[in-house]
Amino acid sequence: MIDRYGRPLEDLRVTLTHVCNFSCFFCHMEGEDTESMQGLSPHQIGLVSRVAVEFGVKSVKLTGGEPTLRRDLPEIIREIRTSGVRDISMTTNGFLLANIAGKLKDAGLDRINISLHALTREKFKDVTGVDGMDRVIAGIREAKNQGFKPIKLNFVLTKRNSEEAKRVIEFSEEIGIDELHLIELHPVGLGRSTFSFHQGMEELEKEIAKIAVKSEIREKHFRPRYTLPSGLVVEIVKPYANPIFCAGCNRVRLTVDGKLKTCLYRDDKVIDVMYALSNKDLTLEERLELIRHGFEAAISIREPNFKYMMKIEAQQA
Ligand SMILES: Nc1nc2c(ncn2[C@@H]2O[C@H](COP(=O)(O)OP(=O)(O)OP(=O)(O)O)[C@@H](O)[C@H]2O)c(=O)[nH]1
Ligand SMILES: C[S@@+](CC[C@H](N)C(=O)[O-])C[C@H]1O[C@@H](n2cnc3c(N)ncnc32)[C@H](O)[C@@H]1O
Ligand code: SF4
Ligand code: SF4
Repeated sequence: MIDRYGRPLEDLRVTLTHVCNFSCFFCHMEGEDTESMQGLSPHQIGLVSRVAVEFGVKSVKLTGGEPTLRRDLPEIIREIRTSGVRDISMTTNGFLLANIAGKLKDAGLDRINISLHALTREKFKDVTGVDGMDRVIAGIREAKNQGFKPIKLNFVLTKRNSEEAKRVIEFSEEIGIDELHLIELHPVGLGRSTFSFHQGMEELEKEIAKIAVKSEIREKHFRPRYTLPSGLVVEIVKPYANPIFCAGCNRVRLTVDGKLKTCLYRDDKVIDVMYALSNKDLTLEERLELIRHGFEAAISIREPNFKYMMKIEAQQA
């Protein structure tokens, strides 16, 4: 379904928990500011996915907090699978991945994005608060062994880790990662108070563009993508104050406390469907119908956060 700005709804981003085993200095926590930590049950997430599919959603992204901390993660994936979504992916810090990648594959997870913000041990700890680089690398390797494809790495560029970017690119090439997201710091959550570490991406993007053998624009967020001679695809994720990025936004978020949140940056553009998910007196059909109303309302209030403002002068007679 298309919103007032001509943008289709195709993707549901689900926050599974606010709990995390890392403490990255910039964490945006998906723009959610709530006391709730644990998130919805597999059944509740499955119900929302089922309705989302009716509205045109084709893909679901699992995020958090740290999604791998949910012991019922395989069950969540199976519930989403039965809703008819075509592409189920997860973004993770990778710390627990080596132990569970196989179970997630069996449950029906299609692909994984793993955050890797440094490749020197001290710098990794400085960014994430945890001395966990080796375990994350083991998680990346196990995801590859299990046959997840594509595997993407996420690198948030900041003044504190900018010298790590080249190492992460080289590592990605060496071990045969499919795609690397180079991400600009967003001023959301902790990123608001640590935005002084924001580092422009322009120079790095120019260097990458110079050596790329192919460049293209992805439909999602109109993100630029460059294929390096090694075959690694580097995607530039620059959402801040970028109307083009928002013009290509195709997603709605499901928060830990059962709200349809229409934008990472906005707490006012939110529709609460918790009543439909939690009231025990409702029949299944009543629940689904209420969630449908929730999606209709969410689509009607969706808007790009960053927009071009046009000033139209009245014509002089
Ligand atoms: N502002 C903004 N940032 C986003 C949005 N979606 C993802 N991001 C940011 O993009 C970075 C990468 O996000 P991922 O969770 O890897 O997912 P993705 O890039 O959306 O998805 P795929 O490439 O399809 O796997 C993170 O820093 C996200 O916060 C969005 O809709 N708006
Ligand atoms: C909020 S995390 C949740 C998933 C998981 N815990 C992880 O870190 O991969 C989702 C993605 O957003 C990125 N991220 C977090 N805070 C950010 C910020 N302020 N600006 C840009 N990206 C950010 C993370 O690096 C990660 O790739
Ligand atoms: S970015 Fe991810 S790993 Fe880092 S603190 Fe936030 S939720 Fe945890
Ligand atoms: S409207 Fe823009 S800022 Fe908001 S979620 Fe979509 S891309 Fe992100």
